[in-house]
Amino acid sequence: MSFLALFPAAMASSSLWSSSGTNESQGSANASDNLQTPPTPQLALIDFFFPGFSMFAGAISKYLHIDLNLYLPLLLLTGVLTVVWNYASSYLWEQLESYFMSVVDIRTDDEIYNILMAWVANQRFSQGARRFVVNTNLNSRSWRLWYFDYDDEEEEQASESKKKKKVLSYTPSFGSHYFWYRGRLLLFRRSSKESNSFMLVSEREEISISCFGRNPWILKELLMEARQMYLQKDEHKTLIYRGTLKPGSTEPTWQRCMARASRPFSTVILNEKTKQELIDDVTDYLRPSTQRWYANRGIPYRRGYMLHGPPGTGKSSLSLALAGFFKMRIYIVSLSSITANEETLAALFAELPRRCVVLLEDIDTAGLTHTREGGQAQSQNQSTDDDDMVPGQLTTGNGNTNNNGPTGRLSLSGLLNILDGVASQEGRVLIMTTNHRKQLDSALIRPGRVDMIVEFGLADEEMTEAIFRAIFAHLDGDDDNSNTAADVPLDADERKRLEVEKAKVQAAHDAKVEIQAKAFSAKVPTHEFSPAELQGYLMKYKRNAQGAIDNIEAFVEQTRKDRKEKQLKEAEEKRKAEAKKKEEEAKKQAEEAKKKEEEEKKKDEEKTKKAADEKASSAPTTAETVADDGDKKPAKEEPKEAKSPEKLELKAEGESGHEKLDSGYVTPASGDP
Ligand SMILES: Nc1ncnc2c1ncn2[C@@H]1O[C@H](COP(=O)(O)OP(=O)(O)OP(=O)(O)O)[C@@H](O)[C@H]1O
Repeated sequence: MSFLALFPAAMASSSLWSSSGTNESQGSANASDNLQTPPTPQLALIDFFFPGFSMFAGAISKYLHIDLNLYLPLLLLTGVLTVVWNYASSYLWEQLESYFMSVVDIRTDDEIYNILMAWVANQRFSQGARRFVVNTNLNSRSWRLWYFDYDDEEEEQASESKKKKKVLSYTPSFGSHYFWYRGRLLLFRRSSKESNSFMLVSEREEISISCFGRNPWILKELLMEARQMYLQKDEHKTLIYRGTLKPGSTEPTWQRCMARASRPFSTVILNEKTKQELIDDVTDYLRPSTQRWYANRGIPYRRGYMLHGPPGTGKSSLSLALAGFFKMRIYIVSLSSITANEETLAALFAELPRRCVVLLEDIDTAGLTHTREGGQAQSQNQSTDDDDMVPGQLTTGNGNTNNNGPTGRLSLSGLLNILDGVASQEGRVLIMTTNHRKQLDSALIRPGRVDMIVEFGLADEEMTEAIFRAIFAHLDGDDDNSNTAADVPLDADERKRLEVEKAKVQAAHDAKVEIQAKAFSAKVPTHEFSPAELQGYLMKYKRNAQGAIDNIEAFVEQTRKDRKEKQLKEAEEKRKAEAKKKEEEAKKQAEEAKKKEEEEKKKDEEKTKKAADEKASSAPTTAETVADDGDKKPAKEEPKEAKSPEKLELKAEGESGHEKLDSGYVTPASGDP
């Protein structure tokens, strides 16, 4: 009864059906009986399992003359079985999964997500899925991995071949998807977590792959294959990671910022001998036998390089080329960034993989240019200056890591601890870059920390020619192939003739560029411009070599003028800043002097008041005594007089000989000559 009471609507509709249905099917004789029939509990139950069923059955009965009442127990049974199956199946599936299946869960905030999804997108079951997700970028949307890591090269190729359209990737949508892999039936499941609803749907997704059987080897093989495929994709690229803080937190992390086509070593303009020495040194260091050699001798397996020179001379370019040449990932931290403090750096270094290139940029920044030995004194001298520093700015290396604890700034000793402390990762190639090598502490660049120093300079004649050649030489892929006759079938002779002709044109072009390079470098003053500056200028004339030669003198003049103006401006700004500082200091000093004067004045006043109070406290006793001595003046008037310090003083003087006043003047005692 209580169940029926819960469904009054069902009851009402079932009674309605009962009356109308029976009227139609059994004739008027039974009509009155049926109208009296109370609604059956089964009907209410049926309405619970199949909402609206009573209405439907009423209609069937009315128009088709079929009494569904007869099938009520059957329908009821079906409903119950459905509900039971719903609960039982999920329970059974859970049991099956935990006892007879192997499952791998994929974290969306780990790079494995990108690896697996790239693999999944290439599978037939993905392409055949009826409900799927389409993406232009398959990478995880998790804040840890979502770095706008657009595949530049892939996109570039796609843009040429597919008329500037992004490549679309299809992956199965939420739900379970079965597929065959190496003869085994596997299950790919993609679902959405309900919690953390503030996150985007794509951030909340959960992914797993399951196989039947208790041995998960097939899943591991699948993951290995996916990783292999992923690495192949990046084979000719240099993966660049940058040390940064997680969004909205102070936790440091490495962000993959891009995958760049590896830069050939030949494109970095540097003394060939130095380049070769660097390559040989790194090659030797990375040999497995070298690692054993280090281990046998108890020497930490690390290698450090220092690249120094003015800005825009190729230090970062060489580091990237090196990472690309040895197929290693490059992890970049700029010590001038506000996130660079000892804690964040230590955390970042602890996360480094075993074999990688670490690029510490701007090692000359702030405090690290000071010597460790003189740090203590400097830190004291600079304590006032430190107040003006911005958070995260580097401090002087004072050899005391505790000093930078609360402020979170990086000291030299802190950096040294990170570079070769106990927790420091072995096996990495450390590259430090600086614009001011001479200012660096010798401790930072001692052998063991820095094993090779490479100097970069402003462009000399040879470098200027090399930069010119690099810009104007004809390289493979420079041509716009869209309108070539490459697709036109040619016979062997014709092909050969075209190739010879092409080689001739190429040789003539190279010879011309060679002459132009010499003409160009003759007009550029040596050791005055950085390769970056010259490259920037030449880029403006990339299809007009002669124009670059004709206008270089004007560029030189203009640059000199700009530099002079900039220097003057900087000097003026510096002068103004110094004058302002001096003015502020003078103002501060004047304020301090005024404050001091006021304090002294206040002190004097207090002293006078105190003396007066002391005298005032002794005055009433005298008055009382005088009153007692027979003076008929009323005693209550005495305190009035005592309130006047002058009067009190005079009174006191009359009684106790003489006293020294605050002014220092000594009054003679009454009766004295
Ligand atoms: N020696 C060089 N060889 C080839 N290209 C160079 C060289 N020097 C500079 N360039 C070009 O100039 C640009 C800037 O160079 P890069 O970033 O390597 O200089 P940098 O020395 O690291 O500068 P900074 O000290 O400011 O970081 C790059 O585009 C690079 O191609």
